[in-house]
This record gives sequence, structure tokens and C-alpha cells, in this order.
Amino acid sequence: MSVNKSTLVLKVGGALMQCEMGMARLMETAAKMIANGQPLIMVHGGGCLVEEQLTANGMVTEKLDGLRVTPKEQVPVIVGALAGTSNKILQGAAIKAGVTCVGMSLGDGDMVSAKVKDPRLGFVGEVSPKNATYLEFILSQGWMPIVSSIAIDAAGQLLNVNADQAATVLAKLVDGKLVLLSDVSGVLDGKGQLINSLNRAQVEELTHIGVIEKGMKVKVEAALEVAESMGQPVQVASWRHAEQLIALSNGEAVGTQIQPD
Ligand SMILES: Nc1ncnc2c1ncn2[C@@H]1O[C@H](COP(=O)(O)OP(=O)(O)O)[C@@H](O)[C@H]1O
Ligand SMILES: CC(=O)N[C@@H](CCC(=O)OP(=O)(O)O)C(=O)O
Repeated sequence: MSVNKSTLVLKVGGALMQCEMGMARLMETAAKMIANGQPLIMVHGGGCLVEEQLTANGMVTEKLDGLRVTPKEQVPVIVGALAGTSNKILQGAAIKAGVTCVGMSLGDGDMVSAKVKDPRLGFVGEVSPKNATYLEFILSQGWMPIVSSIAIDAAGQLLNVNADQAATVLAKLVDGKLVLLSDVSGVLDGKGQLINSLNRAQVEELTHIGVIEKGMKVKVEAALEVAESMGQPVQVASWRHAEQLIALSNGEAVGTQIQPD
């Protein structure tokens, strides 16, 4: 089931929540887009806040291939940082910019099915699209869903999902256009220069030689999955650069285009 072909799914990385100016600019852009009739879903991360909170609670954390290993005892802290603090900070910024928003998590409204991804990662979730009714209703009101990447499986267990993967699933659910906004201007080459366009073969080569790694590896893989399954490019761009947000709101290509072929 799809909401609207033109729904934009905008994923923002956690560093945004530590930048008042960045949040204000992004939400002003969102407000303009929504006023122009552009349905918009915001999906957010919060990796840095998770780390801060785990450290404050005397816990150590590690990542495996860009995904956070999530032991059971860390779940409450991680859920608090993502579904609580990060989600509400963004809601605050949206409200300040005049955007009517609904703060929620992947676990709401039967949107996704969730299961444990890999026992080695602990309580990390893998999600697939399920039911768009709830999102459709919110979008039909001209409201903006702000979605954290906390999912809940059929047994009621809370699961930590990488936010790029969460955005991927919601883009598929609403047949939307996916834009992944991070703190870098896009995928950078070995010399730190922006790469305008990448296909799977080029991604594999750059990953193989270690130019694309960590969080960017997860992001680019999520982008490739959507680009290939939906037959349209996915943009990886920056929330830091105001000009990229303006171009984005004008429907222009920004950052790196991850291509379906
Ligand atoms: N080739 C690359 N180009 C750009 N960033 C890269 C690359 N390889 C690794 N990175 C790292 O990936 C980070 C973006 O991924 P991540 O931290 O998960 O972002 P976010 O939290 O915004 O989703 C960059 O800040 C950078 O440190
Ligand atoms: C399983 C997993 O890795 N979950 C991520 C969820 C948040 C996230 O993805 O945040 P960014 O978008 O800021 O990186 C984490 O715990 O950091």
C-alpha cells in the first residue's frame, strides 16, 4: 500500500540534534516543503546521543560493521536516547518552525514487522514494511511524522534498528523518494572530494579499498537497496550545507546520487 508517489522520506543523522542552527534550517526547509504540498516523513538517528547516554551510565559500546551491538541491559538507555530525547528534541525544533508533527517510533501503527537481525548483535532489529495506514492518515492531515528507529517484535521485545535501514523501510512502505542527510556533503573519495554518482560496482570497489567504511558503508548499502528495488536514485547529502537544503526543497539532485544500475 502506498501513500503518495511523491512522499519524501528524509533521514537525518544524530549529529544534527547537537546543532541548533542545523536543526532550525532543516525544519524551516521542511515547513516550506509541507506548505507547498510536499508530504514529508522525517526519520532520525541519534548515534552520538546513544553513546553519550551509555557512557554516562558507565556502559561500554561497540559497533560491528557499522551496527551497534545492543546487549539487553543497554536497551532501556538506547531506547531512551532515540525514542525519547532525540525524537523530542527534533519535535521541539519542528514545532518552533511551525511544523505540525507527530513523534513516533517504528513500533507504532503496525508500520513494520521486526525481528532480531543477528544474535551476535544482540537486540538489533531487522524490519520490513507492513502497513501504511497510520502514516497515510498523518500525511493526509498535512502533518509531518518524525520517526525514531526503535522497533518492537511480535513478542513485544524492543529492538534497536540502524536509522538508515529504518528510513529504507519507510521509503518502501510509502513508495517514497529517499534522501539520507548526514554531516558530510555526500560520499567522499580517497582525497575527500564529493562523488556525484555511484552505482553498485563502484560502491563495491570503494568499500573494498576502504574508502567507504563504517556508518557510510551502512548508509550506502541502504541507499543501494532502495535505489535497486524502486528503480530510482537515492540521494546522500548534508544537513550542514544550507545550499543543499535549498536545492533539495527545489527538487534538485544534491550530494551523491546512488544509482539503481
Ligand atoms: N567515503 C566516505 N565518505 C563520507 N563519509 C564517510 C566515508 N567513509 C566513512 N565515512 C564516515 O561516515 C560518516 C557518516 O555516517 P554516520 O556517522 O552513520 O552518519 P549519520 O549519523 O549522519 O547517519 C561520516 O561522518 C564519515 O565519518
Ligand atoms: C543498530 C544500530 O546501529 N542502531 C543505531 C541507531 C541510531 C542511528 O542509526 O543513528 P545515526 O543515524 O546517528 O548513526 C545506534 O544505536 O547508533
